Amino acid sequence: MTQKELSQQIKLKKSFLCVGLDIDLEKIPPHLLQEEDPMFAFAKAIIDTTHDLCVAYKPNTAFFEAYGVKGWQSLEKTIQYLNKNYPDHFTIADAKRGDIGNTSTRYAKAFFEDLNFDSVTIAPYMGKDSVEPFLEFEDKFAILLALTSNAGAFDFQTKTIDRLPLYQQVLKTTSQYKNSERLMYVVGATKAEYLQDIRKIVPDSFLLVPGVGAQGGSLEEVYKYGANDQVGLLVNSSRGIIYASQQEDFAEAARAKAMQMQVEMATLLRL
Ligand SMILES: O=c1ccn([C@@H]2O[C@H](COP(=O)(O)O)[C@@H](O)[C@H]2O)c(=O)[nH]1
Repeated sequence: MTQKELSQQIKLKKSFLCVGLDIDLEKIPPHLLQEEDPMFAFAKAIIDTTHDLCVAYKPNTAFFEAYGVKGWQSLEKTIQYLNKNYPDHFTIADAKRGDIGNTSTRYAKAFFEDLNFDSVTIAPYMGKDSVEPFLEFEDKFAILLALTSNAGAFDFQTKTIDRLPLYQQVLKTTSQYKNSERLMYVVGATKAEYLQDIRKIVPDSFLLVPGVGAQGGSLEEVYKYGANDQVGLLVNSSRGIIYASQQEDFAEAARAKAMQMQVEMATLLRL
């Protein structure tokens, strides 16, 4: 998918919602545990009931990897289901990868060629030669961790290096990488007040913003400080949507939560 197509979907659906698939077998409704593949059954039900309200899905690979081969197969089935049935949705493998060049190339092949995700999240810490292999794939995106939503973000990301906070160095430096038009950035909703400064450095880049819902970030503030003229935002909510109910009505409850966010987004988009 291209950035232009993603922006068109946002306008069409009046939504910049990304539904996070952080599927925890201890939290899904107990009746699903009788299914042959409970993780996929849960993912499918959530996707089928929320697809018209969101523009992106973000399976967090840790939740699948935790179950070994079976978990990876559930991830494979989930992305295949999305690509076959909902090809207009932007897909994000939240895997937070990045390594020396030849290893990054293997990660990129795994997520872009084998699994056919549109994007993968990357830790920028190892620098240019660890990121650029992900940028060699046409219409695929590397989403770099810039300023994360967790408290530990203040350990390193806001520390000053050469008169700039590290997260700003990440934005500036990576904007010069080869094929940098294939970069997007993660900025936590819990740090919405930083978005104005971030937009001065990367005015046109898409930002993936986790941290609304369960982590307490404000959608309104994210939009106010982070939107550009094409919107340029994907706001993620995982637990707040997918675990709205842990009973048999879980899919309808997830839809109601997703709709609440979409309605709020549509209102913001009209302002
Ligand atoms: O800075 C970051 C980067 C990634 N995440 C991920 O997003 C979701 C958030 O889940 P919620 O349940 O909506 O809190 C999860 O997969 C995180 O690993 C993040 O939260 N912050």
